[in-house]
This record gives sequence, structure tokens and C-alpha cells, in this order.
Amino acid sequence: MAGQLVYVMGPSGSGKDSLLQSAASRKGSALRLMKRYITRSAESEGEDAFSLSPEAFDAMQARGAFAMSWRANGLAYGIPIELDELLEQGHTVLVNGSRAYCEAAVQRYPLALVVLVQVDPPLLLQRLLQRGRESREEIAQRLARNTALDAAFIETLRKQGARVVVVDNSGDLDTAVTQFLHTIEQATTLEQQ
Ligand SMILES: Nc1ncnc2c1ncn2[C@@H]1O[C@H](COP(=O)(O)OP(=O)(O)OP(=O)(O)O)[C@@H](O)[C@H]1O
Ligand SMILES: O=P(O)(O)OC[C@H]1O[C@H](OP(=O)(O)O)[C@H](O)[C@@H]1O
Repeated sequence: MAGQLVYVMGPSGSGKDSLLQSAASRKGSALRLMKRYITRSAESEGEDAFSLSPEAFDAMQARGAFAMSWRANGLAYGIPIELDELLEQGHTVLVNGSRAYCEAAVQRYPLALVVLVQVDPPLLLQRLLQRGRESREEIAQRLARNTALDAAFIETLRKQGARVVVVDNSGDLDTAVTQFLHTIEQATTLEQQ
């Protein structure tokens, strides 16, 4: 595949969606952002995703409509198979991924650039509460997930040969977007050498 997959992951509330939306909409950006299928009601605040029922999700999965899919936080997530077409065409494509699915993603796309978005832990809770998409109990469950998905797994990924970089989003979003874009530019330049 001639294109570059950029697989972005990180704790809930770390700013993956904000970062991806801002990066893809920066003036002159040629980046493509995959719109996800999520079994979440369309009324929920948040990213621009296709919302569907669990039954419809299963049917799509069965007919091979997803390039990648996973379940987390009581929801199912799917990345449309059109991802492969965009990569074949040579595009740089951004995907909002899951840490738990990362190893499988790298197995399927060994040249993927994996970006871990991090935020100082006290800020995470604050941002999730301010966003107000989940109940307090759901937020607590999302934070508890971080203990199991401790950043130590990054080392395991690197040992397996994956390209993993960290972007800190504890400051203002614009700074993180600039760092993110710089990282992608560097990775794609290196790839072409
Ligand atoms: N740098 C930032 N400074 C202040 N607020 C931010 C920053 N980045 C993101 N936010 C806010 O933090 C909240 C969480 O961000 P966002 O929804 O992008 O995170 P996420 O990683 O996509 O979360 P999830 O995985 O749960 O969907 C949002 O309300 C967003 O506006
Ligand atoms: O915890 P891990 O496995 O990294 O990610 C789980 C999933 O949860 C988040 O989605 P959202 O908060 O429902 O939009 C992520 O984007 C990911 O898809």
C-alpha cells in the first residue's frame, strides 16, 4: 500500500477526536480522516460518526464492511473498509483507534504510524466531566480502563517493531495539533527515503 495509516489512540478524554478533527481541517491539509461506525445514539455529543444499532453493526461486520473493528466501553466500533482503498491511492489516513486493538491493527498494517495521545491524569477527569457525554459512573469506568491499558504496553509494541510516537495534549490543542502534524510529516518523509 502506497499510503500512510496514522493510528491514533489514547485514554478516553485525551483529545483524540479534537486533535484529529483539527488536524484534518487545517488549511491546506491533505489528510483524510476515517468516519467511524459506532453503536452510540446519534444524539450523543461528540465526534462525527455513523451511529447504528448493534444488529446493523453485526450485519456490516459479517459482510466485511470494516477494515478494523473492536468493542470497548460497552460499544462496538468499526472503521470502513474504504480505508484500504484510500491507502492504495496513496493517501495519508487518520484513524481514531483503540489501545486494546492496537496490536491487531499493527499486525494488519505493519507500516502504520501509531500515535499515543497523552494528558496529565487530573486533566482527564476534568475534561471528561466538562464534555458531559457520559454519566459519572461511565466516566469512572473509562478511567479504570487506563489501569489495564497502562502505557507500558507501548514498549511491547515497539519491541514488536511498531512505530510508536507520543503526543502530549495537556496544553492547548493548537500546540498538540502542530506537534501531531510535524510527527506525521517526519514519519512520511522517512518512509519515502
Ligand atoms: N488541549 C485541550 N485543551 C482543553 N480541552 C481539550 C483539549 N483537547 C480536548 N479537549 C476537550 O476535552 C474533551 C475530550 O476530548 P475528545 O472528545 O477529543 O477526547 P477523545 O480522546 O476523543 O475521547 P473519547 O475517546 O472518549 O472519545 C472534549 O470536551 C474536548 O473539547
Ligand atoms: O480504551 P481504548 O481501548 O484505548 O479505546 C476504546 C474506544 O473508546 C474510545 O471511543 P469513545 O470514547 O467511545 O469515542 C476510543 O476512541 C476507542 O475507540
